Amino acid sequence: MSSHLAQQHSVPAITSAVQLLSARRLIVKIGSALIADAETGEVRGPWLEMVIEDVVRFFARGQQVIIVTSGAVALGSCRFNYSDRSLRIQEKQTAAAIGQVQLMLSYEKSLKRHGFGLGQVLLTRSDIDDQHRRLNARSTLQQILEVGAVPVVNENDTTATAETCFGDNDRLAAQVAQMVNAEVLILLSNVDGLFTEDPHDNPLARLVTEVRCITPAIEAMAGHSASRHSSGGMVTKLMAARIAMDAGCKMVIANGNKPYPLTAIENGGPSTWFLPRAKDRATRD
Ligand SMILES: Nc1ncnc2c1ncn2[C@@H]1O[C@H](COP(=O)(O)OP(=O)(O)O)[C@@H](O)[C@H]1O
Ligand SMILES: N[C@@H](CCC(=O)OP(=O)(O)O)C(=O)O
Repeated sequence: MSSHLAQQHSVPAITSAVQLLSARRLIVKIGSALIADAETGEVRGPWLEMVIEDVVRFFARGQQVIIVTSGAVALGSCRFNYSDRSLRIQEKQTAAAIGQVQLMLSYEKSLKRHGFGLGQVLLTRSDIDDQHRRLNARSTLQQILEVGAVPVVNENDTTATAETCFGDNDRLAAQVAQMVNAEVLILLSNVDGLFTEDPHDNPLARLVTEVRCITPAIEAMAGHSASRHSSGGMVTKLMAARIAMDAGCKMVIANGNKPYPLTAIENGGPSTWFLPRAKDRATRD
């Protein structure tokens, strides 16, 4: 393992810019806390507009982006007077069924402003695990890109049961990255990256800027999520990193709560890069 602990130092701009610019295909994962306003239960429209402008910039220079978005449960649950207790599976399914519509309408409206269509793709665990369904999902994602639309993926929460669900979009995004041989997976979250401890618990925690091997010491840093509708925390982000790195895909965690968060990464803003060894690139067909 070589992890460079830096006291809030940013990754050198050249590193991030090189990694992003050289990627033919990227996956951008957006967490619930970024897309859904916890107070109003509405989509954070102005923020989404900036992310979409970033995404459009990638397409303009010949790159491809697939978005994996959370937020369906967070948006839908605000239509019920659920107390602060966690939602039961049936409530999550109902909330997701309602929230997904609002989520897609917001993406569609923003993409349309830039001349792009939206292709909604809802995946279940078996779409990844079953070879035939996996190839079918990959073909659909590629077809959507070829007709000039942007694939926007989420888990099919409405039909997912406790036994069949993915549970979090960090790992789903990593599986999609492996499926379509993406070179870079970007996890936009509400923190700058992996810290030595949860920075919400310890403000002195230090940002880890680069990880080349996920060791027990790295795993010990990761805790769970404090956000009500988020399901990943840092634990699932490290699981996602393993999936991505095993496929030879680079992964970066950065804070989405910035104007133009993808541009911020490219300009060397704070982030954690997970960099696989060159020989690890093995695609799963
Ligand atoms: N070592 C760590 N470094 C950074 N964040 C951590 C760590 N351990 C736990 N966390 C928590 O993980 C959260 C990010 O995950 P999550 O809440 O699921 O967001 P997202 O919606 O982006 O998936 C952070 O807000 C933080 O509270
Ligand atoms: N499919 C779920 C994803 C939940 C999830 O992974 O949330 P997060 O940890 O905020 O990315 C939804 O749309 O709410």
